Amino acid sequence: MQLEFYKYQGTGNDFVMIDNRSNTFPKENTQLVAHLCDRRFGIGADGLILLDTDATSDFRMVYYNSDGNLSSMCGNGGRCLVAFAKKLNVIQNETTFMATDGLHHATVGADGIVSLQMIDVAEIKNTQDYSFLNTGSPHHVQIVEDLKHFNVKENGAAIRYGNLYGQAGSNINFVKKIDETTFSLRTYERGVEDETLACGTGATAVAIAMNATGQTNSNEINLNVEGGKLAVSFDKVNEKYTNVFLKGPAEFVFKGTIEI
Ligand SMILES: N[C@@H](CCC[C@H](N)C(=O)O)C(=O)O
Repeated sequence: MQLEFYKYQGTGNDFVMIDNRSNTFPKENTQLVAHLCDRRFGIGADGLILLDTDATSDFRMVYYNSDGNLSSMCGNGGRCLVAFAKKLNVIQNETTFMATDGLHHATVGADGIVSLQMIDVAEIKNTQDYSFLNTGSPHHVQIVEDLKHFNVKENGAAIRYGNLYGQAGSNINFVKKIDETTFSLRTYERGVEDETLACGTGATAVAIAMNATGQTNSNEINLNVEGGKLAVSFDKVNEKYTNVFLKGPAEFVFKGTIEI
């Protein structure tokens, strides 16, 4: 059988996109999803996303990590899915769609920049060494001195599989402050089990954690990721973060078919 797919990337976080409004994709086939995401034997991507129909919103996002397993929210994937929905004429420049963590509002600017509303964040664990919070996916946030030369894969895996996060694990972000409103980050992603070029829920977690720990007083934060630049803004009322928006490019790369 021939499967039609579209490839998208958001600051280098890349995804196989499938229009599944006909509900024909074999959703339980973990091996197939892992194969499609394989960079040598398949199409290659950090994750695969189905655009499904939804009864109460414009569409539903179904997200798999590259290991083939369904997972929690993907910020860059969500932004890319909005661009994909626009390409398919499912939406115009504004949408509300359903994901695993609930409804998301998003807009597409004239420049193609996608701004995606993320979940509110009220609970943040702050320790001397790190912060932990859930921005739709779980994130460990830790400041390191020499981010450029830091071994993200080795150190990220050690924390992800260490005592802190048990069976569920976590995504692990390493951060360096550049100035009052700018931070650089590199992320080890759970389910990819490697460093990716960007992580949207990770960038969101870093922005909020840096504000919560007093590294910045700003509510508009620029994030340098390995694959480009993202921006996160929010309101903070009584230690709760609301109106959280993740903003950045979401680009179509190519379209094709693959025999499955
Ligand atoms: N790349 C994503 C994060 C995807 C989810 C993560 N790998 C997990 O399983 O927790 C993003 O842009 O947010």
